Amino acid sequence: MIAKKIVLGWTTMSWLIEQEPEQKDLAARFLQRMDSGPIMKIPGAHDGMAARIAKQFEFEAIYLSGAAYSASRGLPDLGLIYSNEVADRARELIRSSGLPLLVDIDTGFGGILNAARTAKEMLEAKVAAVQIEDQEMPKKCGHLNGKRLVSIEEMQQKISIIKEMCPSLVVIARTDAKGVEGMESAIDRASHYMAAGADGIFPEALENEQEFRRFRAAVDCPLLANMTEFGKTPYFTADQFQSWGYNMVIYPVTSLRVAAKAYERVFTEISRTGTQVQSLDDMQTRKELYDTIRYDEYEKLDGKIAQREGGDAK
Ligand SMILES: C[C@](O)(C(=O)O)[C@H](CC(=O)O)C(=O)O
Repeated sequence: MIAKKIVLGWTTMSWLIEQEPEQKDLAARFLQRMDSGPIMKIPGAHDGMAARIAKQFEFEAIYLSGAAYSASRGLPDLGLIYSNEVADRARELIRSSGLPLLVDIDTGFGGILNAARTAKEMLEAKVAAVQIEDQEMPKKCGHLNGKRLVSIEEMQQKISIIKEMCPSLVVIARTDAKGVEGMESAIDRASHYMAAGADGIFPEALENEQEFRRFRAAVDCPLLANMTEFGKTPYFTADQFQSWGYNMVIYPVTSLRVAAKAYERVFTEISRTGTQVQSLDDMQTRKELYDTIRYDEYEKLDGKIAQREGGDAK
């Protein structure tokens, strides 16, 4: 009897302390925010800790970047990862934050059926929204040269199969056409992707204000801007994107880049001096770390279990 109570208690608690929303609720929140209100600032979170900190700072949604995910595994962003691996990381981010998550699913990791499989895995991981791009495999970072595109028809089929199989999954269709075929083609592709059921459009690698405004004037649906670092897009603020009519802005690789630079700094210090003391001010303290992951509450939970096992069922 006691054992049963404990099991029921666990099922109502997500990862392990907080109540985790359902996929449909997370997707509805994302959709509602991308359709209305001020621009949604969506930071990339490459791991569970980054996701928890994004939540502390009250971001309404987070982004799982293909580039950051790949780099976190020591790999380049060249389509070397698989859908199930990305779904596992996505699940970790949702469990640790309970936030709506937009996942970069690259090309859908292959052809049309692969895109369908990917979408199903994302749905099962409780992902709110996916971003799928119209590049050919092997894909490249959108801010590099030498990209190749799939046909409009193939991309439309990918979008429509995702919407058919996973209607509650929000789909942001990314077009890489601006850098390959030019602005008019990017606009044309966007209208075909919307016709296939995309909920929003991500025009990749626009290079100036005029291009952002031109795209907005021609495309009537929620739009996402990509404020990645060291790319083709100059540094604009969220307010600027908002004033040009954009609904969302992602900062896809920022968390990984700052973390990697911080490792570089402290590893240099340790290798040169044999101590990390000069870097202590740049670190989360033990308390800050434990507060972020709610360590105390896990201990309390553990205490309760120990008590119950000892015979106290309260
Ligand atoms: C958005 C992006 O696809 C990503 O993987 O995060 C990349 C970001 C980057 O490489 O800076 C992109 O192609 O823009």
